[in-house]
Amino acid sequence: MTADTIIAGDIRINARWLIPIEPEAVVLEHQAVIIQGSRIAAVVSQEEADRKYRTRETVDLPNHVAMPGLINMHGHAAMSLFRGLADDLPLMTWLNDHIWPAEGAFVSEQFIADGTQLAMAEMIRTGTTTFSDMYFFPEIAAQSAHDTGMRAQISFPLLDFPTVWGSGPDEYLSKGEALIKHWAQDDYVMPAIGPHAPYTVSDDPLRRSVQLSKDTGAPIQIHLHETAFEVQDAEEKLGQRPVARMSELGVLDTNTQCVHMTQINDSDLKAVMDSGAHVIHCPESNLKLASGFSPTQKLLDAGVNVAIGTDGAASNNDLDMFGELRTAAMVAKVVADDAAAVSAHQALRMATLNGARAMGREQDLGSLTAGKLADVIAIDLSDPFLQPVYDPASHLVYSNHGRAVSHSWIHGVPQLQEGRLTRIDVADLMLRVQDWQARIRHNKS
Ligand SMILES: CSC[C@H]1O[C@@H](n2cnc3c(O)ncnc32)[C@H](O)[C@@H]1O
Ligand SMILES: [Zn+2]
Repeated sequence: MTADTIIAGDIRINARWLIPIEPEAVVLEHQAVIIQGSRIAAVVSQEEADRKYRTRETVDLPNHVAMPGLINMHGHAAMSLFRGLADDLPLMTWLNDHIWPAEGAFVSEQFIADGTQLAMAEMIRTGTTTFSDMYFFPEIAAQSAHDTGMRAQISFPLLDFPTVWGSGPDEYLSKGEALIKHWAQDDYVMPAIGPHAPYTVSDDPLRRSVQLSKDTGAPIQIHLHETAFEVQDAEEKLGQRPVARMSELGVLDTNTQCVHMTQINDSDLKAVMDSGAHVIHCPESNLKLASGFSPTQKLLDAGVNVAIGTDGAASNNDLDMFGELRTAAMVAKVVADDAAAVSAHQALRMATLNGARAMGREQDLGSLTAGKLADVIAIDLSDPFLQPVYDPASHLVYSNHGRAVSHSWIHGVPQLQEGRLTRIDVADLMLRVQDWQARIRHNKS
């Protein structure tokens, strides 16, 4: 018998349980994840790791589950500074009477820098390693994500009317093109195109978005069929449902992420299915704004890729993806009238691999697989609220709330160690957040 060759690595994570997500929905025991640089070199039994690998550092996680970092596929990160500002309202009243006026008054480059950092602190603390953002001053959000070392899809906003970020479609598109060019090769930032919604973007800028997506490969993310009002209003004014209009304009495509989709008739389902577009399900925002329910299991059964997002903290009102998963799994059962709809393993897959697939990054992200980027989290199951343990996957979805996340590595770099953020100065951030709170509360910019 020949001795095993010893392979060098940077970090070895020894986990009591491990959920790789692929190739199958399993919980493995006593596994080791070997990280070399920014990538996963191997996922092997601890015995095999002892024989084959020598690493600079070993992290022992004896009561923990290791899994791929969560991918929050939709949000408006800096809106964390508007958390709790306007509650208990339906979407259009919330936007027209509260949020859009507040954005006009307060959103600036510094607001985006501070609000995005607040959002990243919450997301990393609760297990998210990649987030998708659609908000103003995307160049500032991109720089914040890059500087912190958090992975982010950053969509530039596109609307028919002027906002704090520009005068209209021409300016948004030219700034957006520059954003795509600047960040195209970055390790952390994935630029994208964010036409806000069918009711705020007319046909011409939508066509130009499609062309830009085809020219650059950047995905499109759009709010679509969020409420019954959106669909009825479009039918009355344009004689067409928004999904049919998006289909005609070429917006529905394999590189497009449709956010919300609470209103789906048979022809909508067929259009989404045939196009290969992805659906981003944000159940808590849909519940809070009373927008409706997306039929998750029906979409999955039809072969549609469904990923999960929190939406912004002003309509959720947190960015905890584990909480979102619990809601997604629970709501799916009622909507399908089937307790077997969206199992714990399916929910975990939606929040990881399906998110990676929606961004076209399945080769690199979304599972603990040798060769993929080392975005890894660990959840400590030793707290009373997670005991006893029969099935760790069940606990992650049905009992956990993000507060048990103890460790996170993004791109092989530690971001959370024993529950403490390593790359964000929380005390300093809190001072800036308190300053914003005072300014917003007293309504002065
Ligand atoms: C163009 S930047 C994003 C824009 O979207 C607003 N927004 C936040 N949440 C929602 C939602 O659920 N539906 C539609 N629009 C939303 C946000 O306030 C920005 O103005
Ligand atoms: Zn949104």
